[in-house]
Amino acid sequence: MGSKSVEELLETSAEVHFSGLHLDELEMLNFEKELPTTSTTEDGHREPFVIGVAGGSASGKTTVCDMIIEQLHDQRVVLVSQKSFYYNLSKEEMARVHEYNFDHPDAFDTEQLLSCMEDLKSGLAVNIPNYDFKTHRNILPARKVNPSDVIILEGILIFHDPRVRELMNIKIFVDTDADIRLARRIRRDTVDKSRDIRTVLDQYSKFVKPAFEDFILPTKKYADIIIPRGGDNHVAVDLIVQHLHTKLGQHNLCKIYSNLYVIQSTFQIRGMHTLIRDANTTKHDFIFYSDRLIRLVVEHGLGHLPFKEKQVITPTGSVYTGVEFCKRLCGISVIRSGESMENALRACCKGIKIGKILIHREGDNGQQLIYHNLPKDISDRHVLLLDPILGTGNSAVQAISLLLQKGVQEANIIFLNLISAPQGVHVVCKKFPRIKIVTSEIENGLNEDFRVIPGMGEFGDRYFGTDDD
Ligand SMILES: Nc1ncnc2c1ncn2[C@@H]1O[C@H](COP(=O)(O)OP(=O)(O)O)[C@@H](O)[C@H]1O
Ligand SMILES: Nc1ccn([C@@H]2O[C@H](COP(=O)(O)O)[C@@H](O)[C@H]2O)c(=O)n1
Ligand SMILES: [Mg+2]
Repeated sequence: MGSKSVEELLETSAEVHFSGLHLDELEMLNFEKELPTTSTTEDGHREPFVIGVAGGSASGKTTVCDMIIEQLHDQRVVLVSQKSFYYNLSKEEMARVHEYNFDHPDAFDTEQLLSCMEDLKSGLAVNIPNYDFKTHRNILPARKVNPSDVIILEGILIFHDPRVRELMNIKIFVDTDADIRLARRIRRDTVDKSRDIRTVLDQYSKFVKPAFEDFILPTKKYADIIIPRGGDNHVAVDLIVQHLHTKLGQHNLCKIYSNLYVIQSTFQIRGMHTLIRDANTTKHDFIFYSDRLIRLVVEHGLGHLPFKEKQVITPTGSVYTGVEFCKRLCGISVIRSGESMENALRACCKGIKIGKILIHREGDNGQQLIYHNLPKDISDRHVLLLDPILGTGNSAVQAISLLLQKGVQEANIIFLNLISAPQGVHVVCKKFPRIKIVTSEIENGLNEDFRVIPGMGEFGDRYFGTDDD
């Protein structure tokens, strides 16, 4: 407990510390690792996004979950607590309740928790047991929980069983000092649960503290994100919510169009987007980070090309069975911004043919003139269409229509861009359901001038330096 009294600790922990918060206080493990996203089941039902929140007793798990739920107000969110799945105590166990270890993994009915979570993930409503802390048994009625877009599963030991961890799309560990956790627990158990302080302290030293060290702390390594100081860490919670908003926003459009591929958001990718969207970013940095993002989009797009099995002999004389990608490829850039993507494509596909399309809006009647220079045999090729921004979708429709006129198969077109407005996605995906769109972020929308927002300004001007005064 150190030199602070329980009362002092309670005082300190109750303050909200706005000053001195730094982004680096949100510890992000596996920073480069792509957080897995949700998938569509065979019957076309989109699985909910599952967030796991673990941490010691009274670390602030419920508080952090409430903050996330409040900020995700536009989503259907359900909170499931591991505490609801405590086994009921038998009469014998009840008689010796002070010897019962509620902090051991075996205290939970993990099979029932798994079954409820699997049902919820498959879109079914479930009955969650209603656990009573006074009788240490479930009471009726159970809580009926309807399927939702997001499930938050919280509890001290939810990272302990690998099968439960597997259900989660993102894992958060709330990391609060032991003395603060003890102080909060004393207050909660004595005030809210009317337990006497001696019992609380006995339970803590006999079970809660050892179990934290033996079972809970070792699961911290599974977390994608560690939040120091729980609910006090508004910066961390805001960042997490921003990240979730991005993933869930994309999630919705991807629900509608199976030919839309948004590369999985990571904090690394969001960091690069933050830089290229910042109006104060220098031209040099704008080019550098755009190039990095473009390279990611291009690599991702190439992953959608057909391939066939190929065997090679390695220098050890062994056979390696791999794959060979389709060779009949070409890139088509939409002048001028699309030209910024050519280098990345050349760097990935040595000697690739690159053609160009110029789309020019003539007057305000929506008529567009198209000049083009395309490979003669384009109809036999897979086409990677390059344009960093998909806004209204008008230029994309013109460009794709021209490719189709030239005999390119719709299914052989992959449209690569950095950002896409939902309006453009709707237009292109509806009109050309067989092409694939690969993008790195979905925007909020278009403004009254049909510019993508939040956007990044005139991409071509910023990239080629023609916006200098
Ligand atoms: N940042 C905070 N400052 C002060 N009290 C807090 C803070 N976070 C949580 N608490 C209080 O501490 C207790 C435990 O928090 P809770 O979020 O329920 O933890 P957990 O769900 O991890 O057990 C609750 O009574 C809560 O009101
Ligand atoms: N009948 C029970 C069941 C559980 N506990 C304690 O609850 C703690 C977990 O809940 P948190 O909200 O703190 O995460 C756990 O540490 C158990 O000791 C209990 O006291 N009585
Ligand atoms: Mg709780």
